[in-house]
Amino acid sequence: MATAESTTEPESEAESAVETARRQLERAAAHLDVDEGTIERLRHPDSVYEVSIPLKRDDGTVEILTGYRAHHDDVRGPYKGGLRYHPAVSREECVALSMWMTWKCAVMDIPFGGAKGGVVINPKELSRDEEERLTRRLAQELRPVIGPMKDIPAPDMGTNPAMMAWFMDAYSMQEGETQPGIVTGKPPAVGGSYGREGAPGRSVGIIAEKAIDYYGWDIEETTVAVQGFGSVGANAARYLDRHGASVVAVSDVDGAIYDPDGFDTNDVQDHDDVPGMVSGYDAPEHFSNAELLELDVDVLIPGAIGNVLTGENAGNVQADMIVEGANGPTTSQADTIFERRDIPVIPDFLANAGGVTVSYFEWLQNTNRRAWSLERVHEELEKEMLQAWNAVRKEHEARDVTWRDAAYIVALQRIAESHDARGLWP
Ligand SMILES: NC(=O)C1=CN([C@@H]2O[C@H](COP(=O)(O)OP(=O)(O)OC[C@H]3O[C@@H](n4cnc5c(N)ncnc54)[C@H](OP(=O)(O)O)[C@@H]3O)[C@@H](O)[C@H]2O)C=CC1
Ligand SMILES: O=C(O)CCC(=O)C(=O)O
Repeated sequence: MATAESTTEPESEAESAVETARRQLERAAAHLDVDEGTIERLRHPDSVYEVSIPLKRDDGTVEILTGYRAHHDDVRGPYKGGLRYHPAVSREECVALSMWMTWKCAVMDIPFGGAKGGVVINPKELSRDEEERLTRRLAQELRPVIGPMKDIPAPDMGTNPAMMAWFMDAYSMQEGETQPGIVTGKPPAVGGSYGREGAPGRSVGIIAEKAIDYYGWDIEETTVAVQGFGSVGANAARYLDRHGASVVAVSDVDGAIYDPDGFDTNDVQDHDDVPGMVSGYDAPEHFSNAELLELDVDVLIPGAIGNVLTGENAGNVQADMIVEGANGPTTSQADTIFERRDIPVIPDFLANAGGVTVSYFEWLQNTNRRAWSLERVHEELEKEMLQAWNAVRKEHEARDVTWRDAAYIVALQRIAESHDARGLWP
């Protein structure tokens, strides 16, 4: 196990997601001979669209909500990225998340750029009808900036396949024809891909398994703690449980549960079954999310929100490896501490990229009007993840850099090459 540092980073300051994203980019760019102008351009989004969304509540009152869609870069293909419903959604956060989407699509070598959007709302306060009205209105408001060849949204935290179906329906009604390729993560009945819902967590599991293997550990002897038990966390935990690891801790927004013998992860209800059920599970021990992050386990998977591993707690983390399931869970201050402590951090935009990869499969299926079987999706996902892992591993070994820097190097080289080829700089 990693030994906790006696001191935490002295001058640790709160770091916003966009600061983290920019520091990561600058650090990785220093390893490459990429035109300064290209890097400067990539520090900023192409555009950010802000909308006011009138939501009629069930009691008849109207509330005006704020929504965003950030477009970071589309040099490699249409903008792609999820829609988040969460009270902490902000313009800046959407920009950072859209930057990570650009790297994610590039590291996977799929022909999309980076986008992300969201609405400032707590989805747990919405009835089903309110969710539907909000999502339909959002599709209408975003119409000028989205399209199946322009920007293709998908689910993220707080959104789900049912919402993607309403989004597709609302957009299609505006267009006057069914356009399944406008959004991914739909239910299979309306053109969604089998396996999309579980894909981000599945890829976290696949990459964690590769990393466990890389360090010569035995998965049967590996203990895992997972923060968040939604689309990413629950599917990652269940994958690793199926493959022999012992998942000793999981959490939801209200707290964590712990069993030193490992949970039967199928017995714990996830966020999609019923939000907030994890902390109510009958487990040997209950504690806070902050304590989960400092547990003595082999693999820690932060799989809920961003900015949870910071300069404040990175010195206390006892896990031997971190595999990022959430987007942006580690600040650059924490990264520096983990590097100094020799704790490998497998980055988000590689580990959780299964989501956008199966979204790409879904978009292809929509374009070709031909559905793939679940087996084919799993096979192709495994193949794509392996290719990306090998490309990143090669840079990690050849340049003796962190896993995050290695993943950035793979992504940036591809993006820079596309910028050069298109000659986008007048
Ligand atoms: N969905 C996707 O396709 C992808 C998502 N991601 C990223 O993964 C992360 C999780 O997304 P996703 O799994 O979709 O989200 P979900 O909404 O499906 O689940 C979120 C989970 O995190 C828990 N949670 C919420 N807030 C906190 C908190 N403050 N502390 C601890 N746990 C919390 C929720 O608990 P409760 O059940 O109590 O609400 C729930 O278990 C996000 O960073 C997202 O951007 C990355 C790639 C793809
Ligand atoms: O499936 C997609 O298009 C993107 C999902 C997403 O938002 C993410 O990977 O962070």
